[in-house]
Amino acid sequence: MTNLLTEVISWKVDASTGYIDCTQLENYATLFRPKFIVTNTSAYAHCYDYARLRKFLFATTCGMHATNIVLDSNLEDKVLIEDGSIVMNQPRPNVNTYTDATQLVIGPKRSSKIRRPSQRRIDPQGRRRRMTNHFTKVLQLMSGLIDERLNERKMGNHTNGDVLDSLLNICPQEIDRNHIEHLFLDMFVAGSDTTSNTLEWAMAELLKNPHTLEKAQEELAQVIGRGKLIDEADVAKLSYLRCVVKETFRIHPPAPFLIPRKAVEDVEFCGYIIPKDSQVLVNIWAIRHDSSLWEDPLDFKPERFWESDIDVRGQNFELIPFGAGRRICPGLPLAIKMVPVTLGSILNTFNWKLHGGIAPKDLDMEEKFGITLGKAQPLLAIPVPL
Ligand code: HEM
Repeated sequence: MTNLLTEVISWKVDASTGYIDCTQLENYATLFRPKFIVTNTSAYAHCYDYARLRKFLFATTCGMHATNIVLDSNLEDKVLIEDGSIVMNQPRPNVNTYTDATQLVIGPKRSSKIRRPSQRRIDPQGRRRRMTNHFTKVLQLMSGLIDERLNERKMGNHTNGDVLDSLLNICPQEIDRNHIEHLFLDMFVAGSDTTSNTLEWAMAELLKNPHTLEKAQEELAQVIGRGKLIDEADVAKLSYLRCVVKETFRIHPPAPFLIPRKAVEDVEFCGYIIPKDSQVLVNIWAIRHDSSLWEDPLDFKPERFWESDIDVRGQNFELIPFGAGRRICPGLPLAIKMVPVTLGSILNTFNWKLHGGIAPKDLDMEEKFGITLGKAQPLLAIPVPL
C-alpha cells in the first residue's frame, strides 16, 4: 500500500539523493486552517474546566487530516464538540470511531504471550472483531466523502484539486475505489497518533518548564500579536517555537525504533556482521540519551537549537524522528507544518495551567510504549481564555 501511496501522490525518489521528493504532498499542506484548531480548543475550553489534551489533540489532528490534507472539502461547519469529543454532524459516523479503532491497535493487550501460528485466529478479547468493526465504520466515512465528491464533480461545480481529486483522476484505470479508501485509512493511522502525541509532549514539556512556555508565548506576542491566529507563513518568523518543536522531537520521538528493517544479505557494519534476514531496529530513543551527542540529554532545552543547523529532515543522524533515507516518513512535510501551527495557535490564544494544582516540577513524564511512544498519564491542562 505504501508503494501505491508513493506512486499515486507522485512522490518521486530523487535519483541523486535516494530520498523521496514529497513536494506535491507539501503543496497540499498549505491548506491548513488555524481557525479550525482554535475553534476546537475554544469549544473544548467551554465544555470542560480542564482539558484532557490528548483526546482533544488527537481529534483535532484527525479533523485537520480530514478537512485540510486528504480532503480539501470544508467540513468545519460539520464538525462539533459533544460531550468532550469531536464528532461529525449526522449523517457522518462519529470520529470517535476512528479514535477507538486506533486505540485498539495500539492500546495495551491483556495477554502479551506470543501465540503459536495455529492460535493466531483466536481472538479472546474480541479486539480483532471490535477493530474490524471500527475500521469498517471509518471506511464508511471515507466512502461517504468520496460519494459526495463524485457528485460534486458530476455537477461540474468542484474545483478543489486535493489528494482525493488526484486519486479520482486516475480511478478506475490505475487505482480502484477500494484502494482509495484504504489509502486514506493508512494516512490517518500513520499520521494522527504520531502528530497528536508530539503535540501532547510539547505541551507537557512547556508546562513542566514554565520559563520555556513564557518564552514561547512572549515570542508569539511580539511577532504575531497576542490572541491572533498563526498560519504557516508565520512559522518561519517564530524561531523559538521551532526550537521547541525540534527539542520535543528529540526527547520524545514518536517512533523510537523507526520501522523495522530486514537485512537482504549479510552486511558488515561498524565491525559487526548482520546476518541475512535479520530484523534491524534503529534505536533513536537511545540516540537522544547519548551524552556524547547532546549536552544534558534528558533536559528539555529548546535553546540548544538556537545556533544549530541540525534539522529533522533525515540529514543529521543524531536527530531523525522521521527516519532517514528511502523509507523516511512521507508525511514529514505535513507534520513539520502541522505541529508548529497547532502548537503556536493554542499557545497564542489561551493561557495554560496544569489541572489539580500540580506543581510543574511534579508533572509525571513517564513514557508508555505502544505503536508510538506516548505519555503514560494523559496531560490534564486548563485552557484559560485570554
Ligand atoms: C509527528 C509526526 C510524524 C512522525 C514523527 C512520523 C514518523 C515516522 C517514522 C519514524 C516513520 C518510519 C520511517 C523509517 O523507518 O525510516 C514513518 C513512516 C510513515 N509515516 Fe510518518 N510520522 C509523522 C507523521 C506522518 C503523517 C502526518 C503522515 C501522513 C499523512 C505519515 C505517514 C507515514 C507513512 C505512510 C509511513 C510509512 C512509510 C514507509 O513505510 O515507507 N506520517 N513516520
